[in-house]
Amino acid sequence: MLDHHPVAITVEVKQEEDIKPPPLLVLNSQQSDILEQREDHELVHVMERSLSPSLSSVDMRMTSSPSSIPRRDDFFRHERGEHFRTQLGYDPQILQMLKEEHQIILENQKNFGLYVQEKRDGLKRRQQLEEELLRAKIEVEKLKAVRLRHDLPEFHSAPKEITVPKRQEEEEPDSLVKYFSVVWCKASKKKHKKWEGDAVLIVKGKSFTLKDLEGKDIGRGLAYKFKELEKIEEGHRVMIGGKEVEVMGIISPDDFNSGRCFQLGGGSLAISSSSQAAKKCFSNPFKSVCKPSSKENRPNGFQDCKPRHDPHAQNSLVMSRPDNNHQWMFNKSCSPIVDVVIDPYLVYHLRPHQKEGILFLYECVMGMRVNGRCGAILADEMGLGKTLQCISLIWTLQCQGPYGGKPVIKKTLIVTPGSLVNNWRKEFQKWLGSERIKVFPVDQDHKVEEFIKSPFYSVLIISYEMLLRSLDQIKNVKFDLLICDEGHRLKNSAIKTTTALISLSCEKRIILTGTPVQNDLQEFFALIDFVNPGILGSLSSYRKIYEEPIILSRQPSASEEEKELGEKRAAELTCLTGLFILRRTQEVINKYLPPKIENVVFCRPGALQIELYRKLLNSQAVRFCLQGLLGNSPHLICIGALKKLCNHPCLLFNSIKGKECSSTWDENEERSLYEGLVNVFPADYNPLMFTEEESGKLQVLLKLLAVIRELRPTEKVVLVSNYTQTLNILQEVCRRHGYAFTRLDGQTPVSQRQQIVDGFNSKYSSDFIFLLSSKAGGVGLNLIGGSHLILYDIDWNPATDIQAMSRLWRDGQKHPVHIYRLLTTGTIEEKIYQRQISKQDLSGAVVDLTKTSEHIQFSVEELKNLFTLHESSHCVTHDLLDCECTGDKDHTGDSLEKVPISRNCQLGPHHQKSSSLKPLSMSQLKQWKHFSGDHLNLTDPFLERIRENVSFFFQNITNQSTVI
Ligand SMILES: Nc1ncnc2c1ncn2[C@@H]1O[C@H](COP(=O)(O)OP(=O)(O)OP(=O)(O)O)[C@@H](O)[C@H]1O
Ligand SMILES: [Mg+2]
Repeated sequence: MLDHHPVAITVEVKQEEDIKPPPLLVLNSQQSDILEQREDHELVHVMERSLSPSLSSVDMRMTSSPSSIPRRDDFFRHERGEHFRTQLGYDPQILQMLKEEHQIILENQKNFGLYVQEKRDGLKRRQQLEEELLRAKIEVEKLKAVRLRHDLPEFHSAPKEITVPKRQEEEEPDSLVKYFSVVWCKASKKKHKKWEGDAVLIVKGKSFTLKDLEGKDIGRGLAYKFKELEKIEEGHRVMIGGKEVEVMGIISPDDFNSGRCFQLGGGSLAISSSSQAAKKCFSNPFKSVCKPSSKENRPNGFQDCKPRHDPHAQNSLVMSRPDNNHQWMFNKSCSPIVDVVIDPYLVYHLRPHQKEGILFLYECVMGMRVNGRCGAILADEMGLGKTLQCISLIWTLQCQGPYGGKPVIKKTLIVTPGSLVNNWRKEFQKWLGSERIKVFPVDQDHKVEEFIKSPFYSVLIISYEMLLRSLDQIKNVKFDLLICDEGHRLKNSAIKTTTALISLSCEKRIILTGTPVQNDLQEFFALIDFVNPGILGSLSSYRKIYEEPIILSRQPSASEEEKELGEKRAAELTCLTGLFILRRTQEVINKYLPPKIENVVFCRPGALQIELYRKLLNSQAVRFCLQGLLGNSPHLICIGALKKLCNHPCLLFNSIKGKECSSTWDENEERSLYEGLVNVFPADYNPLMFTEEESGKLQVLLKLLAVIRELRPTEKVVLVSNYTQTLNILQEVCRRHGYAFTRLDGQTPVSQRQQIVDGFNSKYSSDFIFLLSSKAGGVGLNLIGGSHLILYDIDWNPATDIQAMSRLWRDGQKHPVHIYRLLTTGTIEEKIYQRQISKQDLSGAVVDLTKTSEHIQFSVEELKNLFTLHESSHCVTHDLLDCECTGDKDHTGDSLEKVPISRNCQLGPHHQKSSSLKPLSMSQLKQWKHFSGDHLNLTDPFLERIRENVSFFFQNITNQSTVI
């Protein structure tokens, strides 16, 4: 989409009669608005939102001797369907200088205009001019935007009018489709029009449609003469629905289809020339090394500034140099350009993808990728070291800068979930020690006031909750860089946290998230708009230009034309935002990770479980559910009861007892579900004295813990459940068997969380088991101290389980990682698992952690399936795979068809890479090794030991040959 050729603008001078002496000078060709002319001899750039986003590089050049004085009409130029108007003026003193040096023909120094034209050459000349201007120490004082249409005199000659006949006489083809950029105003006889707005004119067959730059229809016309329509060109005027419209230029079908022609309105996008540098550098960041003292960067009168680290050293990581546009904008004091070099101390540890990530973040926050925008989204998958990439960036920007070496930032604000505040502090310490950078994590004992008072600290780390509480104080600090960890929570622009962060008015904003950000187009907009406000225009224009066509094109009923438009708009959106979003998948670090052995273990239910299960399915509540007779989601209560039963019957017993004496409507319903159940339990049943045999999964768990202890006495286990009550049972089991444990759940005070994690990760810790509530603590934690992960129950949302799994298999893990997912054979747990992995169900936004079973709609058919117990099957999931094996020997599905994992991305299939962290599909599961529990030769010693209670296994090994 982008044109990456450098483009030069030639500036010529022409006399113009009725312009006041404009004491102005163009210094910057990248401003997107017209800037007010100032009377007070300030140097101000005047240019309307002229430069199309398709120009990636625009430079300015001054001709020494213009060959011709342009005509009035020449003020309107059309390049690649975009028009621009420019009026430029000079400070008289500068003009005098330029006149002497460039022999500029000025017939009248007081009155003139300038004519600007794009050219693809002139680079050399531009550099000369820059140096001359730098020598003259010209400073741009103020840039202030006004709309050209309000006060720019008309320089063009009266355009030809189209006479629109009332009746059409000719037969014309309907196929004529043309697009024009236009300006419009209410119809009037005035010679000097006051144009009210820009618009896009669509000529289709015999009709006109006029759309404003937000994509809204603002006029329609019909029955024009085909010949007249065909003749429309630049300068023509047309009347449409009481509006006078003047054609400014042709828009190519491509620019229309992609939506580019609209962006000049709300969120004018000027793509910086550096974005090409960004792309080019990725393959080898080291190539961008430039000599710090090369003549090119040394304006006269400045002494050399040395880079902080040697850019020529082996393995040095040097950031991109600012291009000339950037220098025009940000190097107002004409400081020498100095290479920004990442501290070799850090580089030594960085993975290649992290080097790229740092370069990317640097270019984004420096405004080098998208002109004037300093936001970025780093959406690397979990465990790729987003923290280290940010720490490297902060450390670099805090000590260095490209202009005279002056640091770019002073203070950084890191906002993160409470459980990760201390993790950030630790990571700073891990990578930079405690001397280089002083970070201040806010907790109960360390209040924001302390940070404000002390000049000592440069980085404030605070939880989202605390941020809201301390907002007033935080607003008093000027932060230069804002990092929002697990920032997908900002996907709603209306929530307090987002508005609070926006109110801090820090320009350089980074969102970190391991969750894909493109699943929902509105949430996507909110994240984009947070990091780079206004870049996609207003929400309403975004909806019209992108969201509606894209969603429409995905409807089964969409026409070919709608499909094509939707796809192009989606591609354009991906392309625009791709400049400041970076996502890499787990594969990039696989080679640094030990093997991962994943097992899905189908555990036979205990006798009590089966009896209770049958009874539950026969209850009146379940029957009513299946007849669709009850409102108010009674199925959720039934599902909840079945899940509890799978975990342990005593959990169900507690619920039954709890509801016995209640009388509300809801609870009545629940009571009807439990009716007669208590009689199934032994008469003297005491839930506190639960036995392990009562639950199939618990039996497997205990055998598993025993064999791990025996075969790997130094290794540790992370035991995950979604329910606190289940964790209580697991904790009791640990106690009974003398397994030392630690526990982190929703109740654990935030201030203690890191301590608990550190304790477990420490090699001196005696804890064998880490009891983790996946919902409370999954996100962002590093639990590399453990090498066995047991998922005791299953969540509807695969993202919850994936989050938990990636806590162990991440950078720093020294042992092969064993993952065991326990499912009760034939029960609802298998159904949930199937739902997780079946393709059909991936069409929901299941990768979103915020989605729970309450968001899932079930048809009566699906409920029937959920509420069926398959007592005779070894593994219903295997039965569904259509696999011909009987499970009596190792078997790997022979179907070679590899179905790509798909995720519901509203932007379509663009740039989707495979990932080990995405939920797997049915056909992929078929590729896993699988065998029944009765299989004679189990080679895995852990599985061998638990087989007695297991009906079926699936196993997959990643990185089998990695040696760490
Ligand atoms: N280059 C590296 N060498 C060794 N260990 C590393 C490296 N980079 C990161 N790590 C370690 O990898 C672990 C994961 O890093 P980090 O927590 O930053 O991941 P993340 O991308 O933020 O993942 P999540 O999305 O889960 O929060 C940390 O323990 C970190 O110290
Ligand atoms: Mg993280």
